[in-house]
Amino acid sequence: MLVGVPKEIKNHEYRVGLTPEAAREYIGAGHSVLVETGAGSGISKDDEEYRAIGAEIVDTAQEVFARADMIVKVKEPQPNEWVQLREGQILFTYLHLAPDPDQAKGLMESGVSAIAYETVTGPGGGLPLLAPMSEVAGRLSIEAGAHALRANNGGRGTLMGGVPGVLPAKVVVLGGGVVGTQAARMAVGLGANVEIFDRSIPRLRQLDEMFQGRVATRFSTTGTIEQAIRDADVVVGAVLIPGASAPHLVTREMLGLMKNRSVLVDVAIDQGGCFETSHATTHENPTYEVDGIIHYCVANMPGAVPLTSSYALGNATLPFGLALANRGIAACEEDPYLAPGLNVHQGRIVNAAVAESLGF
Ligand SMILES: NC(=O)C1=CN([C@@H]2O[C@H](COP(=O)(O)OP(=O)(O)OC[C@H]3O[C@@H](n4cnc5c(N)ncnc54)[C@H](O)[C@@H]3O)[C@@H](O)[C@H]2O)C=CC1
Ligand SMILES: CC(=O)C(=O)O
Ligand SMILES: [Mg+2]
Repeated sequence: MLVGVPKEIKNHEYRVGLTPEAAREYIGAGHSVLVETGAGSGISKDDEEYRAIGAEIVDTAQEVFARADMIVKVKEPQPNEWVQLREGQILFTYLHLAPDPDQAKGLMESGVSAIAYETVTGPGGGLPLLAPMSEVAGRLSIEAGAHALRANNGGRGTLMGGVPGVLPAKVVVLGGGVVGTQAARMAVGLGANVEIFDRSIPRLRQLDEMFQGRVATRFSTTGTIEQAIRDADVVVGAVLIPGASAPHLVTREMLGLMKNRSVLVDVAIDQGGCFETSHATTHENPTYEVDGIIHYCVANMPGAVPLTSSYALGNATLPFGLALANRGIAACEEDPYLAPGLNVHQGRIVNAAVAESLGF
């Protein structure tokens, strides 16, 4: 199969769909790899490194889209990319279709078979192609929150860990999955006072065990969230209902309970966000303010650390990508974990949760 890698074009997105090392694995398995010139520049991998492992470099994304049997990307295709996709072609990337009907329609009209990283499952029931980027985003969320808390950035002026004699910041993490756990780890590491919320009692038990009393666990209801956000300095949104839009756990009215110039970091923004007042922002302009509360809602947080992220993502996607390259779309029929990854096929949304969320 001819596997194509266009350069990412989302705002400040520096990751690449295939690192030279990953491309080499495809070539080793008998496939050919076509790379747009400069696709690896965000991770300091030049065209020569791709050529050295046997990839072909082409000048334009158009040529990659026109010739490749399968496109491997990182972020969802942008409008000028949808129109270049076609029937019989496979697209393997993050899609996050539930909150994005325009993209869903664009992909349906193109006829492409699109597999979304974020809905591929694993034997343990987790989301193995989302997990590595959730680990990155969870860890970054605390850096983002700490940065936004500084007065020169518009925040309250609280130091995460406090100092002897002065209380540390209070961090509330909504959702105790991959993002939430990594956020809690970083916040604990900086010395913050941390509370983590989930609806799953087994998960809260695991978290309680994991943090050995250093993090308080709480069952997530509107009432408990209202209590917790009153004295929070940073609230991290890290919930996920796979394939669906995120529930709005903090409404605009609830912002009135919060301390002036405290910070919301909505990592769940790629699924529409779990704060009512969230809208997606970019690395260029990551924050905005509503009712005195700073919002950070960057939808591609891992793009800011592309070296770590491209390798972490590539490690996880490689076996599934190779299966698709080897067997084509039939790989989805053969692998029960890859099957839910198929979101769009023959002009239809074929993942039930995604279709339901879109109202299709
Ligand atoms: N903005 C960005 O750059 C990135 C965003 N993400 C997003 O972060 C979100 C979280 O991802 P993961 O941690 O991997 O998901 P996960 O599935 O590991 O964890 C989600 C957790 O939310 C919990 N949950 C569901 N409803 C809840 C509620 N009402 N209250 C409290 N907890 C609730 C679930 O029980 C689960 O433990 C996803 O939307 C994902 O797409 C992930 C990576 C990068
Ligand atoms: C998960 C996701 O949307 C990202 O890594 O950008
Ligand atoms: Mg929303």
